[in-house]
Amino acid sequence: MNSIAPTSPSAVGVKIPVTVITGFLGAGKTTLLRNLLSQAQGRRIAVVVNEFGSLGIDGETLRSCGIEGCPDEDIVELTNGCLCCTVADDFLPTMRALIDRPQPPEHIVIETSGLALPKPLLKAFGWPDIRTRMTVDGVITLVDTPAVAAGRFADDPEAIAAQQAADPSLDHDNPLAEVFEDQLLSADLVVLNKTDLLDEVELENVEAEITALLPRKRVMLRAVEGKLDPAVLLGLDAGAEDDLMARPSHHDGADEHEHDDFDSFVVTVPEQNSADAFVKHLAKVAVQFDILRLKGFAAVKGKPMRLAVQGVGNRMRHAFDKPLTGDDRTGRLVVIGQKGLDRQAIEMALQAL
Ligand SMILES: Nc1nc2c(ncn2[C@@H]2O[C@H](COP(=O)(O)OP(=O)(O)OP(=O)(O)O)[C@@H](O)[C@H]2O)c(=O)[nH]1
Repeated sequence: MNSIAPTSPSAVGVKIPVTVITGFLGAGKTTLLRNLLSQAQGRRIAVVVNEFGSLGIDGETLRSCGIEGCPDEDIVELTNGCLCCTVADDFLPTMRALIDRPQPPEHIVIETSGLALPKPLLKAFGWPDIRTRMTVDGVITLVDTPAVAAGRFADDPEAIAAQQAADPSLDHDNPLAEVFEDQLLSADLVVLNKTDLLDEVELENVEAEITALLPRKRVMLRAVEGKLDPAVLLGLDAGAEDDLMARPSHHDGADEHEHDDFDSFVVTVPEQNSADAFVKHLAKVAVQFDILRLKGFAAVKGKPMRLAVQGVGNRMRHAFDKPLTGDDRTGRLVVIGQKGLDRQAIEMALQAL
């Protein structure tokens, strides 16, 4: 039986623990969070969700989870861009509002967007009025283990050598590698997720690859659907805000960074004839255009429920998740990929069925 040690953050001098969940697009952050909330055992956990892409699907997924003791007002969505870029404008006011509630949460969990760099966020916990009232209990970095095994985040050594000849300060040719490593470098706990999709040898290879990337020894756990003991996830006791030097970033020393290596847009799709045919078509389009993440919903003829779709690379999952309301049977999909996605061609392809 899982148990979570009780704390009394409202007591004078006790800081509210904050857990940051990071990990690349589609690694399983929302899935882990849903599992965590379902085991909260009455503990008041507030969730701050930040998403790259404007549909707010993660917040909605969590809100509609139907988990007892998880009221909607405890799920706060920040959709105005990546947390790491909007720390002062969006994030700090949100955190202050949470802790100023008459009944502040006992624990706050932040799900960053899959493209966020955790370091600027961690720095925000050094702000004077925040650091006296909150502490970062830990940074959990989720890894899409099969994506690592497939070489999704690997650099091409020849391309790096060519780039470094022009600019010796460059250490990657692949923006995915940079984001992925920054997220790993901040971790207190690394969760190798989706282990159901790999065999033991492949898993051991990924473990070795990640161990080689980590600057110091880190706890690494394997998981399926992010199912782990909440006492572990919420009990890391790292005080990460006091330990920033040990969490190097590729952007250390830079005042700003941009997410201009990535593109995101929303495509509308008409009502579909068949759920299976639609999902197969989505997987094909995702491969054809190298789409990293595809998620949203569509209406299917004769079905009162909407079809929710989740794609990571060419892996798609779908389910009829909730009733469609009103007469509008237009579907919406968020498309995320590396810069240079051919928006028009992708729109045409997604609408072609
Ligand atoms: N096979 C398998 N699929 C998983 C596992 N965990 C999550 N998924 C699926 O992976 C897809 C992405 O999961 P999410 O939890 O939405 O990932 P995320 O990291 O929140 O995604 P973004 O917020 O878009 O970055 C969904 O279809 C999940 O059902 C797992 O352990 N095994």
